[in-house]
Amino acid sequence: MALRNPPEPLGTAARRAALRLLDAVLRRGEPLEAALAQATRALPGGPDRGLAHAIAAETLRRLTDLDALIDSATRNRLADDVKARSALRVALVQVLALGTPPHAAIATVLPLVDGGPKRLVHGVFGTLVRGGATLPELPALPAAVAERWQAAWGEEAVAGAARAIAAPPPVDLTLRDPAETAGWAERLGGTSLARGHVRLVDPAPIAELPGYAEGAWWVQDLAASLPARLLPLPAGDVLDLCAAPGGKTLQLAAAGHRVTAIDASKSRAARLFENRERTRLAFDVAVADVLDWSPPAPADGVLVDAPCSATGIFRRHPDVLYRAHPRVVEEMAALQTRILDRAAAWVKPGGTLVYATCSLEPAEGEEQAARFLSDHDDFAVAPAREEELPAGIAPTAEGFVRTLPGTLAAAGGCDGFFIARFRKA
Ligand SMILES: C[S@@+](CC[C@H](N)C(=O)[O-])C[C@H]1O[C@@H](n2cnc3c(N)ncnc32)[C@H](O)[C@@H]1O
Repeated sequence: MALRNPPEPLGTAARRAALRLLDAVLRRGEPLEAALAQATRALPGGPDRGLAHAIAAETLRRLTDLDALIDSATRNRLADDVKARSALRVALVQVLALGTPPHAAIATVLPLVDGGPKRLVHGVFGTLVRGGATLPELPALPAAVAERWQAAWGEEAVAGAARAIAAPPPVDLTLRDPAETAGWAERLGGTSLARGHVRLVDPAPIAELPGYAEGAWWVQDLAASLPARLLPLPAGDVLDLCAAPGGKTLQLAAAGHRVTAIDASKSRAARLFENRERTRLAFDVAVADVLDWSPPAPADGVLVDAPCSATGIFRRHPDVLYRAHPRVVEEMAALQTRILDRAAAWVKPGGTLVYATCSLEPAEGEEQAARFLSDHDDFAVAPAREEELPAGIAPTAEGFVRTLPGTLAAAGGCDGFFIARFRKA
């Protein structure tokens, strides 16, 4: 009779998927959300997938501190990409941050290093847990990111980022009808930081909240709602060049603009169509690469919510902290230059161009805006005005909008964004 291996402890498959997710992010530079379907495809159901995602996301939030603990308990430093280190990260984060009992955490992780350094993993885990290891209250950022942000924004922003990683972010909604702000805030049990905005803390599942089915609002961070607010009224023709999934398109359409939304990604554009159907707002959609596409005529307003390193959304997507290498930032900034230079020609004389990124890298913000102005002398900054922004967010000396970790911290913070508004002569 053939000998069979004993069955794996229940829950091992979810930990294996978590390990795959970490590998996708840390070794292959893939976004965590994009890697999810492939890494969890062997899992039977939603709860297991949710667990794998939660373990991987929490590991990324705590990676620097977990690695410091592992290094403190190993004589020879484990290389960053060896399986033993990944397995230890996954076992430790469960005990130290997710409340999993130690025996369950290690029993479900050891099979992942089968045929490898099981004893080492078991030994290091045991030493740390028995020794009462804890994670610091405020997570440490990856050294390269901390250094970059310290140089660009100073110590307070780095400390603000650590505080932001430690607490789950609130959920922000943008309302289809800003005149109903007070009513929706009351109905949903939220607070409002700006007209057309409601903030919820730890809400029920989104699709179950009142107003979702009829498209009375959509989820969008407060900072992400600012670029569309800067396109001036009265309503005009607006091109939203990098539009999907459509948070800003919906805002522009709700404000009465005649919007054409363009996005190169078919799968992301599908979300534009879904959102259009749910909200019953009217706008045109073109699935096209704006580097090839051209509009039939110039527009009163053009919004470039450009593809970027996305480091400003690290609270909900901690993987960006490990994927936004300087090379990626450079490539994204170069793409933004190409998109902006094409967009400039599509603005009517007297029209408005808004450039925005959810990035905390000056190359994808202040430096790009300065470059644009020096290459396009028919454009000037149309400074953002204080009354166009929520209380607590002031325009910069140049008239731009820059939100940082620490902005609106007392109210739950917001994503990191850069926004510039230009007017064509
Ligand atoms: C920051 S996201 C846009 C978010 C969107 N504006 C919103 O508010 O929901 C950037 C978008 O640019 C799109 N994109 C990237 N390169 C593009 C290109 N060359 N042409 C058109 N769209 C592009 C991506 O598919 C992505 O959906």
